[in-house]
Order: sequence, then structure tokens, then C-alpha cells
Amino acid sequence: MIEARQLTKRYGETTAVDGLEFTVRPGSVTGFLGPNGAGKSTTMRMIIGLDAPTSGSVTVNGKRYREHTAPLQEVGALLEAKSIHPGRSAYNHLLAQAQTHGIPRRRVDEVIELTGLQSVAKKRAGQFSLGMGQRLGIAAALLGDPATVMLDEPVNGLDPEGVLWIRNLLIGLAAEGRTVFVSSHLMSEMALVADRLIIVGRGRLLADTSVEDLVRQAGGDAVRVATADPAGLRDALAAPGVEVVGQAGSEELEVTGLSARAIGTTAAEHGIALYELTTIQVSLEAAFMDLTRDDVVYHGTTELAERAA
Ligand SMILES: Nc1ncnc2c1ncn2[C@@H]1O[C@H](COP(=O)(O)OP(=O)(O)OP(=O)(O)O)[C@@H](O)[C@H]1O
Repeated sequence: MIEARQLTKRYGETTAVDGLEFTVRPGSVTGFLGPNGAGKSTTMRMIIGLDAPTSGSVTVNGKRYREHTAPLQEVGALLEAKSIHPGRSAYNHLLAQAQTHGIPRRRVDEVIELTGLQSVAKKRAGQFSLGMGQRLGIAAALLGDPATVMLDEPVNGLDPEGVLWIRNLLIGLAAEGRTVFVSSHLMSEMALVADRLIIVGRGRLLADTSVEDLVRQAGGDAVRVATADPAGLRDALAAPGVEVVGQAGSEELEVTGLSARAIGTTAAEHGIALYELTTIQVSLEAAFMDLTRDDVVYHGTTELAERAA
């Protein structure tokens, strides 16, 4: 469990984290989302005591990180590429960490197997690809068999097989009852693994919600209908809270505010033939863009794309 209370971090003039309040609970994967510069890494650094809050607090499993006598057994973290001695093998790197934290040697073998590093465990870490480095970082995070696991952009640099592996790993860790807190910019991945989402923008909490609720709030589902009688169907569906859009002369309409089932039933009651009735889900990506539009710090330019078009 991770609990942030009025968590704030200022660097000079910049307020990186601004009064954050959230709870990350065990047994599910919680995604940590926000545009670049939103304060995600700063928050994660404060969770594991690499940075001190300017005010407020954050605890892991009920205590501040530095109050834990065996912190690696409480929270395992993968933050941006760790500094690993390039001449040291993956095995020796993990063994050194285990030995300084009172973790038995057999746990090193377990995490090497868990992260699929068996064949390269004796290789020098300096020769590791980005993906192998990520796996080694995750192996180190899991070394203490922690109840809370926190990963910053874990799919960075991973190939499709690696992405799938991370997905199953995160879901599996949560199913074991652990608290899993993971940041990512890949909305499609988050939609697949996260149950809960904490979304920040400019250091402030924008949403603490489930994937379904976020998508619903962003306009929910629309239904695409094709019909022999668009004008008749418009009249039949007209009601407060229902919006029907479609081009004049087209047999296709897009309806919001009614389910496909309700539209089908109303059409049948009015004897109107339908050719298509499809629910179109708002993507998590669209919902996220909608929510964070005013909090994007770094705007890219689409000038080149526009010129090309
Ligand atoms: N050590 C530091 N000194 C000064 N400013 C910092 C420091 N660390 C972060 N910041 C600033 O704090 C803000 C939040 O940065 P942070 O890296 O936490 O965001 P983020 O959400 O992790 O971004 P990204 O998605 O790009 O990784 C930014 O404006 C950043 O420039």
C-alpha cells in the first residue's frame, strides 16, 4: 500500500509535485499517468526516499521508506536505468545487493529465472541490451520479495515478447496480493494491465479512477447506426441527453446517450430497418488526452505533418 498525503516537492521556482493525495491499494495494478514533466518520477523518487518532500508525506506499507528496517523487502522499485557496474555480471550485481540486504542467495537464482535472464546471468552488464537491462532492473526490484512493487516505464526498450512478459508479470504480482504501481506513456498497455489509474498534470492530481470510469467520463460510448430511415430514427430517438449526428443524405448516424440495445428496441417499435448497430468505445488514449489537455507542459509541433498534408 502506498499513501500520499498532501505530498509536495518544489525545486526552486518549480513545483514538481503539488499537494498530491492518493492511495495505491494491494491486489491490483495501478497505472500512474501524466504528460511529460507532470511529476511522476519525482513522486516515485519520494516514495523510495531518494528525494525528500518539501511538505506532506508518503508512506509504503504504513511507514516512510527510511523508517523500514528492511526496505527492499517492503518495496521493490525500478526507476530510470540504474547505475550498474558495467564490468559486473548480472548474477554478481544481484548477489551483491542480496548480501548487503540479508537476502538469501537462492532468491538471486529465483529472480534470474523469473525475469528470463538465465542464459545471460554470467555476462557483463555492460554488454546488456536495453531490454536485458530492464529485465535486470526488474530482477533487482523483486529481489526482496516485496509486498509493493513500483516500476517507472518498465516497457521502455522491450520487444513485443518483453512487453507481453511485463504485462503478465504485473498482472501476476497483483494477483498474488501485492501492490503494483507502474508508470507508462503507453495507453494501450495501461488499458490492458491497469485496474486503477492515478493521473497527474503539472504536479496535481487530475483523476484517481478506474479505466472504465475514465472512459465513461470522457463521453462514454457512442453507437454507430445505419438505417433505411435516418430522419425517422432521429425523431424516434429524440430525448433529453441524447445526441444524434450524421451528414444530410447519409444513412449513417452516430448516437450518444443511448445504448445499442435501446436504439435497436426503439427502431423496432417504430418499424425502422437497421443495417448496422455498433458500439464505438472511446479509447483510453482519447480519454487521457481529453483530461490532460490543459496540463501538457511540452507541446510538440505538428507543423511538418500539416505541411506534408
Ligand atoms: N532534480 C530536479 N531539479 C529541478 N527540477 C526538477 C528536478 N527533477 C524534476 N524536476 C522538474 O520537476 C517537474 C516534474 O518532473 P518529473 O521528472 O517528475 O516528471 P515526469 O512526470 O516523470 O515526466 P516524464 O514523463 O517526462 O518522465 C519538471 O518540471 C522537471 O523539470
